[in-house]
Amino acid sequence: MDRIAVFDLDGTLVDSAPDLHAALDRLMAARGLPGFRRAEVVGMIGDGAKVLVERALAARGATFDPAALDSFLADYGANAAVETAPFDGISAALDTAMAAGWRLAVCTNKPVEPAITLLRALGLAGRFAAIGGGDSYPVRKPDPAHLLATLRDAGGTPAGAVMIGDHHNDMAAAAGAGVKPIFAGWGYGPRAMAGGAPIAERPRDLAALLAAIGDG
Ligand SMILES: O=C(O)COP(=O)(O)O
Ligand SMILES: [Mg+2]
Repeated sequence: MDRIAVFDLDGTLVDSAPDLHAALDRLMAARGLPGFRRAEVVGMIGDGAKVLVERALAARGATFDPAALDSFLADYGANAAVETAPFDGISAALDTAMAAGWRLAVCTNKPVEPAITLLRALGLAGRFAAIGGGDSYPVRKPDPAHLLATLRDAGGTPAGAVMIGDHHNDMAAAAGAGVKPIFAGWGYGPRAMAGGAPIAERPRDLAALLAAIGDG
């Protein structure tokens, strides 16, 4: 069977919190509002840029306006790969999966433009058959249609697919799409978000979990 491994981006492939945090703090500073601790920002990541900005403004008692999102995206888009790097072992884990016959794709709630910019800057973009961003389709994770559309664009099917992610949204999208889940234990989500999914503690654990699923 055609096998395809779909990866979440923020908190799964890349440790992007430092650059999201920096751009968010610059937005807050421009509005005379205090910035955040890293853990606060990590807790706000997972539902895309608009919800991140909404949560940040709400945390300071400010109301959301579209100009805030525009200026955040302009700043972040230009500074997405300053401190952001793949998690240790990710590049090797992707190579191992490809060598074992897995095609790769990305399904992220991050808007597709900064997602592609970031993956290109890190030299990872070429490995993915499709990159489905948070604004690529009418819906985004946890809606399974986001994952299904990404799979279709990558030329895959749910039966041959695995979704690897660090957030409840990833696990919920996988469950709804009939795709087997793997929880990224190194990411931003608390382990309770795994639900019943197998947990990969480190990227190098993916090879064995993918092999077990691929044989099953
Ligand atoms: O940008 C976000 O909030 C989440 O992005 P992710 O879906 O790649 O984790
Ligand atoms: Mg994530």
